[in-house]
Amino acid sequence: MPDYIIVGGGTAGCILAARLSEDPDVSVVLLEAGPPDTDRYIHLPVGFFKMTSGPLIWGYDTAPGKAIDGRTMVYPQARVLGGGSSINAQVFTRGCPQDYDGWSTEEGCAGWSYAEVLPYFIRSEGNDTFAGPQHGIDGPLGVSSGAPHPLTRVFVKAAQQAGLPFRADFNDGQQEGAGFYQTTTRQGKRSSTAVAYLKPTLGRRNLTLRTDATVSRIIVENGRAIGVEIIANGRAELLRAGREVIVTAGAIGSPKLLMLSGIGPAAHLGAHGIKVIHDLKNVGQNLHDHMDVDVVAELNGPHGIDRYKKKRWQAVAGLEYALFGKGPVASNIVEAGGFWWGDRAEKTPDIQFHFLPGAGVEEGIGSVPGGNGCTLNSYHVRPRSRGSVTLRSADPRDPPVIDPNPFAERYDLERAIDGIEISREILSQPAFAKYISREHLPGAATKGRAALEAFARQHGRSAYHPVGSCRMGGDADSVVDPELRVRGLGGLRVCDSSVMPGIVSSNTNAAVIMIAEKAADMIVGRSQPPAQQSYSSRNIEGGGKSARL
Ligand SMILES: Cc1cc2nc3c(=O)[nH]c(=O)nc-3n(C[C@H](O)[C@H](O)[C@H](O)COP(=O)(O)OP(=O)(O)OC[C@H]3O[C@@H](n4cnc5c(N)ncnc54)[C@H](O)[C@@H]3O)c2cc1C
Repeated sequence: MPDYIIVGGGTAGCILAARLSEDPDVSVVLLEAGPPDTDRYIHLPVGFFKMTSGPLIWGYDTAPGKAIDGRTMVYPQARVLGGGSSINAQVFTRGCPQDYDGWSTEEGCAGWSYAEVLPYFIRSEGNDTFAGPQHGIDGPLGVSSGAPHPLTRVFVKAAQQAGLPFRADFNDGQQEGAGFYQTTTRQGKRSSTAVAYLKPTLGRRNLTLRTDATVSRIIVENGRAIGVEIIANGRAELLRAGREVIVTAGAIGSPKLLMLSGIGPAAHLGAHGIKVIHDLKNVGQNLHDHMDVDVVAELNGPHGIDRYKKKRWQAVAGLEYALFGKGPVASNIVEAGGFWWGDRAEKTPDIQFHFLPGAGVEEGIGSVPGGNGCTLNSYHVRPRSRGSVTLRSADPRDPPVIDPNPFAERYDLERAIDGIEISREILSQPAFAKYISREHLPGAATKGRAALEAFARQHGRSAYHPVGSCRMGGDADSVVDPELRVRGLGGLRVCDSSVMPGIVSSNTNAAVIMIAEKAADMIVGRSQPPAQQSYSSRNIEGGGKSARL
């Protein structure tokens, strides 16, 4: 019998398996519903564009959203070893210190202030560029600065012309400005947590990895999780854990599994004929996500990566990568972006931008009529709207009902409009003048905030960052306590994106990595590293020179 069963071999699960099995006297089983990460596109940074559809995701759609004209949205979530870290866009950002300080002071999550979690960010990071008190250079996770596409460089210049200062490092405690993103890559290859953490440990005799193994239920006896039921090769199987069951099935998978196991809101479970083991009303609540809105411009020539849609150019790029490990194949496409204010009353920037030197890269976004385009998308980083994950039925094979409830709060919609206006401002700067022929989306005819609001409602889409559905908190109503233990049960923790009480002000993977690193210490009872007070909370005051900024 293993000591620990980890359910879900995604970003967090691979880290926990690697860290917990460092002790040879402890045995660990990692269970992943999806296949091994053998698809070659996973490992090519550019392969991201193929990942938002296809066989390595769960194929979810959201429930119709009231504030998005009743639309459903495709909702790509990974179903493969490495989870999101195997299919994501590899943009490496931590959020801002104030996010974690808020968890600590406002949500009662003792031990989660930025000073206390910074040592875990540093422990994880093997940065190829930045060192010093904010960064790690020896950690397992490859973090690299890229060789940006020429059009990406144009974006960074245009953003400065629009009034955003250049920012070299988005992870040094301050975010405002525009610059080049670092990515979770190492020497031109994706650095997923499966590659960075798990693979080097798979020879350990105390660690067992099982892929294509879906956990259908956590088994609870006398108030304690004692094991799981697995469905593998069409057969059900019971597996017992000596110490703990650790759930890392992600912001959709974790609440689903708890509820299927009878842990969740009693009335909802009862409605599906599930025996209530533990009434925990907030399981599946508090789901939230970033809501992207894309501004797409048409280029007057093949200045971006759209030229690689042609076979001839693909062959050139393939050869460059094969010979030198460089070029467009080694790029995550989303090479630059920035952070700026929509609401000036906010202490830290509240809008994040991603620039893509192409159009129609991700699932659900069309390309431009002329064939060559570029995309500047933005989202409000601290949405106030809250939704839920609930069960469709008691059958583990059924997808849950996912309702991020985007734009339910008017405030979020206003920030989406701000994001579009700032994106337009950047794309209309002199640096872009010789490349852009016209705005494709929303299109020049879409003028004024009311028209942009309609556009955001019709075109807003998930930025693939669901969090919060098994909320951590100091209060009795939270799903997990600050040690990530499921309230009211023994031997059971949730340690993934679902525990974030509030989403971080950026992409989410780095924060999940930190959560898993910290969870590993908490699970084995290792003392937490000393808090590290090494960022400045200075906020700059605007400084933009254009009318909008
Ligand atoms: C398309 C996409 C692009 C993204 N881009 C970025 C980016 O550029 N930068 C960034 O920082 N973040 C990005 N993210 C977000 C980031 O990757 C996620 O926040 C992170 O991966 C979440 O980690 P997790 O461990 O909580 O869940 P996941 O990594 O999703 O892992 C959950 C795992 O559990 C498995 N599982 C679920 N249910 C079961 C079950 N019942 N039994 C067994 N296994 C189960 C799943 O198959 C999955 O592998 C992106 C995400 C996506 C999907």
